[in-house]
Amino acid sequence: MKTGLTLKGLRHAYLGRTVLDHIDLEVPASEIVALVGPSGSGKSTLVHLAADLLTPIGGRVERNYKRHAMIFQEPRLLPWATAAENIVYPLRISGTSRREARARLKSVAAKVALLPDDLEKYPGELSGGMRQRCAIARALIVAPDFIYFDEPFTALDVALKRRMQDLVIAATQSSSFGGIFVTHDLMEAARIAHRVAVLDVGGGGIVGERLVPGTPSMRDDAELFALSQRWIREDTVFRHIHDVDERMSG
Ligand SMILES: Nc1ncnc2c1ncn2[C@@H]1O[C@H](COP(=O)(O)OP(=O)(O)OP(=O)(O)O)[C@@H](O)[C@H]1O
Repeated sequence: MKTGLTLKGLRHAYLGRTVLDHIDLEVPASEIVALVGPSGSGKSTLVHLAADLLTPIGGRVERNYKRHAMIFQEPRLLPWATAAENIVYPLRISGTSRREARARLKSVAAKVALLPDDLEKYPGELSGGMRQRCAIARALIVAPDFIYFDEPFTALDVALKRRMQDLVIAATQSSSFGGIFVTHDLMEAARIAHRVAVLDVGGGGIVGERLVPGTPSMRDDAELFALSQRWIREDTVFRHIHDVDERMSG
């Protein structure tokens, strides 16, 4: 299987404090790997290193894809520009013609179910979910073959979160891109990803990976729930996530 991204012995530290060490991870070109781990284990840092937003202090990042996009927890839209202008912004920077930009806008807006009326609104006039749809459309419009998702739906309510997950699952199927999906939510990880990689705290590296059976669009909710429960209760790879969660909630 073709590899989209390879991380080899990746290491990073902030102000001399090691956050990531011994990170070895391969993401196949058309697979989504969910990255889970306790708060502060370095998930965002790993994504920033992989996406070339940060330079690692050790190890290697091999990108075998053509073009990546990122979707963050906050939509990061320009407040003075309409939804449509925000979505086509990456194309304007790259000098794509207006005609081509309009055609692509139409196609991605349909993918994330944004109506023409919504596209004329400013971010301040849109709901949180609509704003996140714009962020997804802005990522998809560059036709990426790899996407970094950094907890994109954490701030959304349960129903909306589910709709957004379905959007990503559908987009993955129709465009077949690979990516890393950072999340705290094991059920979300199991729903969206082909594989789940678990990050240790304090530079312990990736402690394990688990394949999620079946294809993302075909999975049954009851089975996903059972699987995520099994992971958290019985699988030692996930144990430290549980411990930290218990400490935080206790
Ligand atoms: N720019 C920075 N300068 C100094 N320390 C940082 C910086 N960015 C992150 N850190 C620290 O590095 C560690 C890892 O942070 P990171 O955001 O990568 O973890 P995370 O697993 O994504 O956390 P969360 O799940 O809470 O979002 C944390 O202890 C954080 O405080």
